[in-house]
Amino acid sequence: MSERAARPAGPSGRNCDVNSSGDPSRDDDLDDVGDSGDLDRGSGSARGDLPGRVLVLNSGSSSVKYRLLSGAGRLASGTVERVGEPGSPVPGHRAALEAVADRLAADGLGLDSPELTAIGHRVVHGGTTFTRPTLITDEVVGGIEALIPLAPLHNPANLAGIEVARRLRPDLPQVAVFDTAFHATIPPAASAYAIDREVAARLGVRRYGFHGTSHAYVSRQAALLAGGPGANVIVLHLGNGASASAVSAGRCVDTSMGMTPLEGLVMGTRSGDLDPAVVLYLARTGGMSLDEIDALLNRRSGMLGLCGDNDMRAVTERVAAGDPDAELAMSVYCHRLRKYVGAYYAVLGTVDVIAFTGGVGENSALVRERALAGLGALGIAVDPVRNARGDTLISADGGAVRVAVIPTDEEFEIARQTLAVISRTNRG
Ligand SMILES: Nc1ncnc2c1ncn2[C@@H]1O[C@H](COP(=O)(O)OP(=O)(O)O)[C@@H](O)[C@H]1O
Ligand SMILES: CC(=O)OP(=O)(O)O
Ligand SMILES: [Mg+2]
Repeated sequence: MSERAARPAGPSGRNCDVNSSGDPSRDDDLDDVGDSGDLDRGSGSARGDLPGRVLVLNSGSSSVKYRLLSGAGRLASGTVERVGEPGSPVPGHRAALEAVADRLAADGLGLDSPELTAIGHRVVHGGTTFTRPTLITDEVVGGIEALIPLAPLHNPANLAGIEVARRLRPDLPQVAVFDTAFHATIPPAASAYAIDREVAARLGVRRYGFHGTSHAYVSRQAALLAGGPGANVIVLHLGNGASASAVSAGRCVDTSMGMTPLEGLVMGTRSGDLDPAVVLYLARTGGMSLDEIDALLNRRSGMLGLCGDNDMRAVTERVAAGDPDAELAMSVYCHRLRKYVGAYYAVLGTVDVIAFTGGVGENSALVRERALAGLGALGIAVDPVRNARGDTLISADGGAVRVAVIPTDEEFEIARQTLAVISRTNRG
């Protein structure tokens, strides 16, 4: 387990009218919840107070991240890694969640605390069933279980977190916040795949999109830079997983991940877009099983497949040293990003802000520079000094499009949406 110590809260945004839940009717309740501050990165500047104490649990396929938030600050946070991996002391997600509970209790912040208002859970796939954050009941658990075929790695881990937390605190309201929810506003032109309609409908084959809490949070912050919630924003969430989204006036209109988190941008270990016939070819001619192809595309592709490193820091060092494999990987990564920026410019018609976020987006000046190179005719230009310095605004003066670096905060967004559901429920 790592990163236990509480530290000051990061950046945040001002009050503004945003539908963070993805509900097309706009969820004004979310505006009841504190969300003020500024975009001054790393300053520890004041952030709007959350009106309660929330434990946020983010159970990934092989890790459990947690954060306890209260008022303006973070009381505790950490990660349990290598969950369920061979040789790991943590055999599964239930054990990991119990370790989190023990750790919080040892710090005097146990789940039995009467000060705890709620627990918020990241749930990756809500399908078309859940398009807004939802108070967890037995029926909701059943609904998340029913979606396991669409997210076989993620939803069972999320359910384990829900099960343990409900067992430890059956009296406490718990809320599921779905990665897919923010993308529920994407119109059919962008969400439908051009395959047989009956097959698609029967099996739920369509674009759902992921990283929704990050896209919601960052697009809202980005809109503040452009003067208001009506802004058109392209968000580039570049972490281990990576996705782009096009957001107009707080509503997502397109995103690069699809039915699963494999589509779209080049990622650390995932291929992103490729000709679907490659899968058929690998099976028929390459003699690979479906499980082998799944592992190839999800775990041994992307930057790792292209150059043998999935950590962007290592790739960057190799590029600087003139390594040709790393150079190819970096150029494929940035070329794909540039294509999506161009595509989403066309989807939105006009763009006010392009926002980089996630571990790569927030830290890699090289990726930001190369991804947006040559787009001057669209009014997109990065100032090299501001970019290298890591300013919040890195666009060159005079460009029509602001380019920004905005640290994401999925845990804060989950806490905010959790409290919004509780306040809505309490109001009846
Ligand atoms: N200074 C840096 N320069 C380039 N890449 C970085 C830097 N710091 C972190 N990264 C990259 O960020 C990625 C992880 O991003 P993160 O958003 O933390 O991932 P996750 O999707 O697991 O939440 C890794 O590829 C890592 O190499
Ligand atoms: C859904 C998804 O891709 O999440 P992550 O980036 O955490 O793997
Ligand atoms: Mg992440």
